[in-house]
Amino acid sequence: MERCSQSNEKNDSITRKLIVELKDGINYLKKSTGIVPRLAVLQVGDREDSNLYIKMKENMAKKIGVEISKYKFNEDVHQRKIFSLINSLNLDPNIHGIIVQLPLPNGFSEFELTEAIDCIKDVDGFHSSNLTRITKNCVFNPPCTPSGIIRLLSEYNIDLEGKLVTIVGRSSVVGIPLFHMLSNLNATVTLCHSKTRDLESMVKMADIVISAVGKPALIKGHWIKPGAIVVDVGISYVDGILQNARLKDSSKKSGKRIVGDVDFENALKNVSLITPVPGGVGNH
Ligand SMILES: NC(=O)C1=CN([C@@H]2O[C@H](COP(=O)(O)OP(=O)(O)OC[C@H]3O[C@@H](n4cnc5c(N)ncnc54)[C@H](OP(=O)(O)O)[C@@H]3O)[C@@H](O)[C@H]2O)C=CC1
Ligand SMILES: Nc1nc(=O)c2c([nH]1)NC[C@@H]1CN(c3ccc(C(=O)N[C@@H](CCC(=O)O)C(=O)O)cc3)C=[N+]21
Repeated sequence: MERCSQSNEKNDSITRKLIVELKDGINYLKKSTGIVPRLAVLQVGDREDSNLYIKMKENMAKKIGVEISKYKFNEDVHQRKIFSLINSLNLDPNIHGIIVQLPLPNGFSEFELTEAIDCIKDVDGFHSSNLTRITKNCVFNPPCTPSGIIRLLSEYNIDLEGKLVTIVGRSSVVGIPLFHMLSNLNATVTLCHSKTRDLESMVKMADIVISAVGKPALIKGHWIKPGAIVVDVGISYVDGILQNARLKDSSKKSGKRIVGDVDFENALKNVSLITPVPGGVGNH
């Protein structure tokens, strides 16, 4: 996070610290038990963004010592075949985590497929029993993006107790689990979505704004309360000249620019801290 658009050293040091933490933990697991953690990643179709996110997972897995098994299906595969793969991965003692990369092509049921994953191996935390467990504060695997956001806030020593948090976006990947996780940490949370009547007021009252929508400049800079903290989770690819040195090679190739949901330059005038896009929430 940053106060201005220059230095991002603290973010990079948090990333490095997390990598060391994970690598050490995995090394210890390997030495003490002989277990080599292995993640199965299932993909249906060939979306460019999914390919990129899977590549990022592979890169991070390599860095921390996790093995990955990839399973890629054509869009014309029968859903039955994916169910049977999930069933065998559930039973395979050498597979410790399973991810079905979302979104799925039309005709596939996101709910049924993520529900088929053994909830202990559900590293994304999308299984309904994991979502229910979140509400009771005893989840097996907290979902990755909400956990990352909470960890990021805690690395900046931001106390959540009693804070007014406005979340924009109510997907089961980000908004809904985050709503419960922040409530469990004693924040007062407002969850907004596309039918929210007065988004501006909901954002204006917040001590912390977290936006996960995927619409550029949805959150106007002047909506941000002076001194508020902004976490911009949204990712949109827009045409444009590359102005930002932090942009990744993947975006350079396609000639696209990645932007968040928040009007960053104007928000900077009001925020005490804000996450940039790219380089904020997500992979590094
Ligand atoms: N940086 C990271 O690590 C990650 C980034 N992302 C990014 O976050 C964004 C959201 O992802 P995801 O949660 O999967 O998206 P979804 O499309 O599943 O959900 C989008 C949410 O935004 C709401 N919404 C849409 N339009 C508006 C509007 N005008 N005002 C208020 N709310 C609105 C929708 O409301 P409704 O429910 O009413 O339809 C919905 O709840 C995407 O850009 C995605 O790429 C996602 C995961 C990780
Ligand atoms: N089963 C499943 N699990 C997921 O976790 C999942 C998913 N499906 N479907 C799609 C969303 C989206 N998502 C992102 C993760 C990292 C970045 C990220 O790190 N972005 C970089 C930019 C990457 C780039 O160069 O384009 C950044 O913000 O710096 C973005 C998006 C995970 N998702």
